[in-house]
Amino acid sequence: MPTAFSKPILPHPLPIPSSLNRRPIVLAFFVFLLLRSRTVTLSKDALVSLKNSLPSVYKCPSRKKKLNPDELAKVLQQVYVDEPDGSKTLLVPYRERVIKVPIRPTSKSKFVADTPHFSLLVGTAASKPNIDLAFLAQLRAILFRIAIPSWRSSEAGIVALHSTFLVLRTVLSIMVARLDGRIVRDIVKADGKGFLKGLALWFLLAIPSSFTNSMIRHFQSLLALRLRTRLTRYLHDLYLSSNPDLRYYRASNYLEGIDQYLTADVEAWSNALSGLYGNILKPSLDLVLFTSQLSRSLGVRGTLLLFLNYYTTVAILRAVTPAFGRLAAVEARLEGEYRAGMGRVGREAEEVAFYDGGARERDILTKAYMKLIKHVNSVYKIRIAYEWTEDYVIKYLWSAAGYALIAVPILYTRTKRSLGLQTGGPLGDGKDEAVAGRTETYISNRRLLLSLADAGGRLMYAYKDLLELAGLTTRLYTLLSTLLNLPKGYQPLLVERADEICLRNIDVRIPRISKGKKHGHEDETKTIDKIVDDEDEIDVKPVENGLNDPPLVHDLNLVIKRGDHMMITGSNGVGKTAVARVLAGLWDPIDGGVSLNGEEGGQVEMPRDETEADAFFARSAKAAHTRPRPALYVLPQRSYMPVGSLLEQIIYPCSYATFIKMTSSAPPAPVRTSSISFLPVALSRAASTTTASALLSSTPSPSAAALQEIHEILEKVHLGYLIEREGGLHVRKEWRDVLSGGEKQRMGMARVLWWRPKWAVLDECTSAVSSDVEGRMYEAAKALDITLITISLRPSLAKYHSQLLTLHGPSGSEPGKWTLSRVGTAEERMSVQHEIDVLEDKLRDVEGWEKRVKELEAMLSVQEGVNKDGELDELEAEPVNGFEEEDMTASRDDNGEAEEEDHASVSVLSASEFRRDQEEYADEELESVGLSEDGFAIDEIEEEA
Ligand SMILES: Nc1ncnc2c1ncn2[C@@H]1O[C@H](COP(=O)(O)OP(=O)(O)OP(=O)(O)O)[C@@H](O)[C@H]1O
Repeated sequence: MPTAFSKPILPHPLPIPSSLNRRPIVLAFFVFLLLRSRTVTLSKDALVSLKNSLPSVYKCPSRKKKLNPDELAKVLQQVYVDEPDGSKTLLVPYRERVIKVPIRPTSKSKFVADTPHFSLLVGTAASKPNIDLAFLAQLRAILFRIAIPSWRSSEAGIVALHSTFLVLRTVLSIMVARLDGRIVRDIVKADGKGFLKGLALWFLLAIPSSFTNSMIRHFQSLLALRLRTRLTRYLHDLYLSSNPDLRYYRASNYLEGIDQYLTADVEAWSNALSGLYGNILKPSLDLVLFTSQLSRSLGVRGTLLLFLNYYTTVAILRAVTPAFGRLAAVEARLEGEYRAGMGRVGREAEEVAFYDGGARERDILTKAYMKLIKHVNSVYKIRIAYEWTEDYVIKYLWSAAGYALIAVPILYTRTKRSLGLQTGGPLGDGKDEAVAGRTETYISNRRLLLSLADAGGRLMYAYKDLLELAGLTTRLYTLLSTLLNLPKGYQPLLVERADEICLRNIDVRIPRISKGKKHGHEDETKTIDKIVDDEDEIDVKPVENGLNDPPLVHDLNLVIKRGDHMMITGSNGVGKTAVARVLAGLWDPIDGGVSLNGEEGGQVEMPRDETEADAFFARSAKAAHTRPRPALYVLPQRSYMPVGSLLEQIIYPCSYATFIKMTSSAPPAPVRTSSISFLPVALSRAASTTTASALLSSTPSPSAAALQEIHEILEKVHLGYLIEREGGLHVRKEWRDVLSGGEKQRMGMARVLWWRPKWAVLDECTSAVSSDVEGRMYEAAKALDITLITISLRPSLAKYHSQLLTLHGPSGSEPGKWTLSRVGTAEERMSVQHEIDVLEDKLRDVEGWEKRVKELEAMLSVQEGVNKDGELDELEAEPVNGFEEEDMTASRDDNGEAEEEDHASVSVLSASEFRRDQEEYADEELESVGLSEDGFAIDEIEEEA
């Protein structure tokens, strides 16, 4: 009795070994049992536990309780939850529920260990991605250092499951091919029973086959998602690094359109890789298994022909394949440029609207889009020829080869004889059997050959995908190697004396990239044809300061003691902000050192991340204030409003969770989590869950005193009205658009007052604030013992400072000079201020006096109308200075005789005499208001005399 997948019953069936025959059945049986046991025998509890244990992508959040918007907002106020094991969990809103995502930041030592594996790309490796050793090295570094760091990781588990299903599908394909042959054989033999059996098996086989297909697709998508998540988290930790690395600040000097690298490229790479894995593994496996199956029936010659067929195909396709890798890299860059342009318009919408620059922006964006489209179009055109050749070769050449290969054993070889095709042989049952057997062999082989052609086709497609992956891999590798190899940041140095900032022999220079080209700076006019031949080298070179340029500030030596407020002034572009950049460690303090000394003789800096914040706050818990005081806080010239609530605008960069930690009296209750033990560590780690109500009850609130302080600070900066107007401190809005320019600057001052740093650099950050409010804010800051370092062009701010640093800027090849002077004692500064106030008051009246002078001059111009003979000409009748003719006439009438005399005297005065009279009159008027004729205060002139 023939079984479904056993050898055909013919005298000379396809010679397939029995071991290969039984293995698929065992495998299929195992899968079936596995599925059956999963669905039937798992108890309800086990299912719930399994559901809880699955990674969040599998998980449907608890259906027990949905949170209302208020509860959700309350839970989400704390972005992180501290776990008992010391890690953190990110809370992510999802359909009125909260999903917890465990976060383990990448350690700095990991970055250090990874750096040697990501050396900077130079030469053709950077400019012409290809499938070569360089590509393999890049792929290995990304995969095994970051994306799949260990075989115990969840990604490795997914790859294993994915591979299992891929193998299973190949095995199932062979079984289907066999069964196909057997069904047709039974039809040819008119064996109804066998046919029905075969059909039943066909349906049975369809179950694992279709299930396998959907699982392959599922694991492919899941793998892409996991790879993307791994890379994104790694890149977030690397890119958004705190002082002194500040990679997000410095990387833009080396890579253009870095947001495209960090977002779209990572996604494209993950999708390409996970898709390619399936597209290469499965067809390769198919190729090996199908070839081995076929070779048994094709003989040596047939097998050789099969390999010749492979070789010819690969040779033809290699010859016609364009540089897909490079094309993909260029496309990604152009996409990035277009996307960045769109983002810029969205960000600067108001500024563009004020200028009515829509048309100009449209031109810029259209140009970027057309560049992209032109490129994509060219790629499509290139593909026509390639795909035509590919289709011709894969579909038709392979099919023809398939026919030929099947015919070889049947028509010409000894197999022909062995198949019982001797001419003149007996007819009847034996012949039927032989025909049926040949049909079965043919159908099975044909199906295998078709599958082989399909596998070959997919491998060829995969070659193209592989080239594209090479392009994306090069981009991703470039990003990683650039970030990992950025030159070191600049630390504040030296600790000598407590409580002072020392700048010693500093040259402030503009950092420049001195050699090489930025990545992404490719010739805009480069056409697709040139891409292949292009020998341009795009490499990253370390930053070097523009040592040939004269420094903005040369040999700067300063000591800023606590309480010794300093104002930095000088005209635009002389390097005032540059000094702040050196102080904050953003720019290199060439030659000298900056020391920022804390009270205990150690450096005191802002906490960089949550972990450091904890240590920072723990250190300061013993101090008098519960909240620590950072050493330096810089308020930049352009106001920055982060995403978050009104409260988070004030406490930036502190998070709400940290704010609560500092201000709540009781520690938050531990949050209950659950995990299951039978999954790999990586999977169960991702599986901790918390019910919504547990989260809600564990969400602590800030203390009343802390909130009171926030209210008081807002009052001090005259923003108290915002709380009521906007609906509370926890309202989240796009504050960048909601607040006016002056309000944003006041918010900046509120941050300074809340943080109470020891030194605060205020860079033109009150330029839009009225001077009375500005004064009160300065006094409030000083009352909190904050030493101010103000960068400003407004002399009126000098009174709040005791030192004045004036920068003169470089001139020609001369380096920038500086002068330091003391502003004087507080009384002196106040008396100077008094004088300034008096003069400012007087200057306010200047407008009125100028108006009066103009009136008088107009009156004079009337007298210019007296003719040479001393008589008034027609002009006299014109209304003068707003007086109507009737008024003048009336006044003459009222004055009677005297008026007559005046009139007569006017008529006899010469023009010059009249002018002199009028000037004397004007002088008297000016004198009466205390000004000389030049507009200067008379007292001052007399004093000078
Ligand atoms: N990243 C940079 N790359 C090149 N040049 C820069 C960079 N940053 C600043 N500069 C240049 O350095 C000089 C000093 O800049 P800085 O911002 O310190 O001026 P400033 O004195 O604060 O001027 P303002 O009063 O206008 O704010 C300017 O000429 C500026 O163009």
